[in-house]
Amino acid sequence: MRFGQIRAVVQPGLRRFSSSPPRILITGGLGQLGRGLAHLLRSRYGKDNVILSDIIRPSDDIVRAGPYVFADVLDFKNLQELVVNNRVTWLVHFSALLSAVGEQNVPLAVRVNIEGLHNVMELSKQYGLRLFVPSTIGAFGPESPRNPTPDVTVQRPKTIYGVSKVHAELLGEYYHHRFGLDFRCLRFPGVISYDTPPGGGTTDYAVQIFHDALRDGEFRCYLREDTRLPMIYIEDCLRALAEFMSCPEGMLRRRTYNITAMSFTPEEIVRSVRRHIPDLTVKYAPDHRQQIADSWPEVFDDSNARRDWGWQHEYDLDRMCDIIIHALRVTPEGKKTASASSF
Ligand SMILES: NC(=O)c1ccc[n+]([C@@H]2O[C@H](COP(=O)([O-])OP(=O)(O)OC[C@H]3O[C@@H](n4cnc5c(N)ncnc54)[C@H](O)[C@@H]3O)[C@@H](O)[C@H]2O)c1
Ligand SMILES: C[C@@H](O)[C@H](N)C(=O)O
Repeated sequence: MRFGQIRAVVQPGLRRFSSSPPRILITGGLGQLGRGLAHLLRSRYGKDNVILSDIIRPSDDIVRAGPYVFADVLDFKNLQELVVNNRVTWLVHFSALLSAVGEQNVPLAVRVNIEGLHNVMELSKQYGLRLFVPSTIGAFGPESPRNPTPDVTVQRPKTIYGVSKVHAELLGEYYHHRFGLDFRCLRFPGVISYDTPPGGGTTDYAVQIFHDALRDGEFRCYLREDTRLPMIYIEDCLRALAEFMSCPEGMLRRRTYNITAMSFTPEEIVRSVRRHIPDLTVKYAPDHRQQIADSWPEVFDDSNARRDWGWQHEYDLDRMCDIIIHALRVTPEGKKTASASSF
């Protein structure tokens, strides 16, 4: 039997009903990306059709905004109950330890990023769910071409985060091939937002700079000034996810795509921020994250996503800086979130 034939095997009675809106569960939903995604998907599919979950106690705002449940991705039975009781049809799996925090606690990163992934993969197969798992520029390593980095090339990452993401890509593609699982994966660059603190990545300096510049007029950067990394504004990132998830199968020529919007260095974002805060002073003090950044792509080749399903970014560096600085200046909430965060 050819592999193509095996793909057709999906358990009868478990297929999605394409005429009704999807019922979506987001794991790890209280991190940097989850709340914004819930907001976007609720505006498209209805408030009650998007269930946010995490292991963190939610704020009143989160509870008011729509359904929120406790879900530990290490607890398979609880995940089964959630999927069955809520008639879930799509799963967006955000739970993870990011690159820098993963290196501080490798056993926990293995559990959350790899065992957790096994659970959602098996769950999605069992119940015929469409599964989205984000990957990252961190799925590449020093042996990969760095400028540009194509979709298919050498992947030998040097962090547990990167290793777990390569594992996720390969396992998802295998489940698609072997069991017909509708697995979809985008490799995101560093995501930049201002109202939700990031979870401990290597690219987070590009979030922190806005808060420090506005609050103190000073910024201490843990990467060298010439460290070029691919980046994306959160609005583009979440829109890409929503578009990719709703894309007809026939448009997809692969299950894992690179996407990006821009590539810049600390020196270049400082220049852009100084258009608004000319007196900003900056000190460069590279730490352990420099080694991680030096092993990652500088420029991401996302031409396949642009060709196959029409991916287009809207925000470049200056436009993104203009929006974030304006928003933080006029929204006390943004400043409150920033000062409460520990990066
Ligand atoms: N933010 C970025 O720049 C970026 C870039 C590329 C890929 N990604 C990927 O996107 C996803 C979301 O990223 P993020 O920035 O929101 O991450 P984050 O670190 O901000 O949030 C991760 C969430 O996972 C939760 N979590 C941890 N252990 C859990 C468990 N056992 N069960 C359930 N939840 C658990 C945490 O409580 C946290 O809210 C991750 O998979 C990440 O790898 C993010
Ligand atoms: C790039 C991405 O995966 C995350 N922001 C990190 O730096 O770990």
